[in-house]
Amino acid sequence: MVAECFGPTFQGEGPSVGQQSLFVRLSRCNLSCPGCDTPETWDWSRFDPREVSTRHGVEDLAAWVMARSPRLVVVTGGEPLLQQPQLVDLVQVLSGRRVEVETNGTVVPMPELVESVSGFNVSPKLAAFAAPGDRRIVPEALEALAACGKARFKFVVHEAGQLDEVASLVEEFSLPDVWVMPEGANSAVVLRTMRELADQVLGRGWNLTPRLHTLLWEAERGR
Ligand SMILES: Nc1nc2[nH]cc(C(=O)O)c2c(=O)[nH]1
Ligand code: SF4
Ligand SMILES: [Mg+2]
Repeated sequence: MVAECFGPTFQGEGPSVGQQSLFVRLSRCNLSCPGCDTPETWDWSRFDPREVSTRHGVEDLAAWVMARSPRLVVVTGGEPLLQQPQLVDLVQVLSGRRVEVETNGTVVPMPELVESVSGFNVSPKLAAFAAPGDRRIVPEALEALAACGKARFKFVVHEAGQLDEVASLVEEFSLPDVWVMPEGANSAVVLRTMRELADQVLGRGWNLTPRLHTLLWEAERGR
């Protein structure tokens, strides 16, 4: 189930920020964050899945990618690891491209997926972001991702007071390669939050990423 394919655009978040990319956004999620910026991928109480998602075979998606030039393909969602067997097929068919998978870190990746992706951008949800009752921290999934050697951990933070919660998770699960990203649906909030966070993120030895697509295009879809 695919919500949308778009690009070329720039990877807007994380270690590959600024790189020309194609995006494949898969439907469905196992969490239900109130502040989710892509509720059309999973919230069937507000969106009709027959209108907002399409069944595309791996061959279709691969043909869409192969007809375009960017070397980086970002698979996001929703939670793309809910469709792991198909995702493994897709990544294997795209073996000439680099494929990054954005995930909420609650699903243990299959060994075939670990083998074939370039990297996982793992965004565990902080308490204030997830819905109460959502199983936002799944230790065996975070441990598997932290140990796989291909994961970087990207935390969406809305104010500096949340950095201690990030530090606790980093310590508890020995998370390597930590990135902090400002929460914000518009460029003014993204910039203000990044400025508020910058010195503390530096002090803690972590990395900072903007939401480049939000700075450039605000909340426009398909960018
Ligand atoms: N340009 C751009 N970069 C992104 N990186 C992660 C995205 C996502 O929605 O997961 C995203 C997105 O939606 N657009
Ligand atoms: S995990 Fe991501 S896609 Fe799923 S509800 Fe939360 S923000 Fe939305
Ligand atoms: Mg997004």
